[in-house]
Amino acid sequence: MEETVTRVAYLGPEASFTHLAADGLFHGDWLMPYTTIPEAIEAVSEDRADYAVVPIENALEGAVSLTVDYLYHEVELYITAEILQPIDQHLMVNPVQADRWEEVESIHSHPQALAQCHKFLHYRFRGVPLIQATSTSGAAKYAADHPELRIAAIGNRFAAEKYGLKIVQDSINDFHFNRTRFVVLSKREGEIGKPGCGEKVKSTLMINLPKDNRSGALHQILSVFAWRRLNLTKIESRPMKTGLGDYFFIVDVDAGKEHPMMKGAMEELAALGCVVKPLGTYRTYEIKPAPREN
Ligand SMILES: O=C(O)C(=O)C[C@]1(C(=O)O)C=C[C@@H](O)C=C1
Repeated sequence: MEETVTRVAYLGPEASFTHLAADGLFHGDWLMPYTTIPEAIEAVSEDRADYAVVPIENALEGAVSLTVDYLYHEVELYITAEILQPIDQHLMVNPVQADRWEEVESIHSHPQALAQCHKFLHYRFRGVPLIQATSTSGAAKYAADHPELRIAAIGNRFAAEKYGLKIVQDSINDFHFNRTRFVVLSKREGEIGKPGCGEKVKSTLMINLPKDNRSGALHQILSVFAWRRLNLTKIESRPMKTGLGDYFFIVDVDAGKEHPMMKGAMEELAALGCVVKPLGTYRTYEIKPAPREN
C-alpha cells in the first residue's frame, strides 16, 4: 500500500523557531519553508500543504497579530494542535566580522525577536539601526550571504550552525522565561493524535459581541463560562477593522467541544447575540528546553 506523505508548511527558511517547532511534531514528514506567515497559511487553504505551523503568541511580547488576524479575516482553518517551544535568542555574526562584532552597523531579525531583546539592544547597541527580517533564520541567512556587511543577526543556535555564523553573545532575550506558542492549522477540524501530545484538550473561539453595544456585554459573555466552571486560559481582543472601538475576542477554554458544558455555553452565546467562530479543539505538544551549557 502506498504511504501518504504529510506536507507541512512553516515560516522558514530552515532553522527558524517555527521550523524547530514543526520538526518537533512532524519529524520525518515533508516540511516546506515559506517566507511569510500568510504564505504558509495560504499553502493550506490552497491545498498545497496539509498543515501549516505558525507562531501565535510569545510569553514576552504577546500575540502574533498577523496570525490572529489572518485566522479571523482571511481563511477558514482550524487549530489541530499547539506546540510550546522554548525560545533562546543569540547574537551572531559572519565569522569574517567576528573580531569587530561590537562595531556592527545594523542588527537584523524578526520583529518579535528584536522586541524580546529590547533591553540588551538598548544598553549595548543604542543608536544601531534594527532591521526587520521575515524570520530569525532569514536574518541569519542574510548575514551569511553578505560577509562584506558589518551586520549581526539575532536567532537560535541551529541557525548559527546551519548558516555558519559565530555566536558572539548568547541568551540575550530580556527575560529568561521565553516561550512561543505555535498552532498547527488545517482545513479539517479535529485534533491531531500525534505521539507526545498531552492529555488535556482545549478549544479556541473567536467571539463577536452582540451588535447592540449594550453595557455589560463582555461581563455576560464571561459569565457564560464562569457559572459552568469552564476555565479560560486566555482572553484577548483584536480590532475588527470596521471602525474605532470595534473589537472581536479570542478566548481559549480549558475544555474540548465535546465537554458536557460546552454545548450549553455555545447555545447561550448565540442567544446573547454573539457570533462565534470556533477554531477547534486540540492538544498541546511541548518541546523541552535544551539543557543549558556550562
Ligand atoms: O523568526 C522565527 O524564527 C520565527 O519562527 C518567528 C517567531 C515569531 O513570530 O514569534 C517565532 C518565535 C520567536 O518568538 C521569534 C520569532
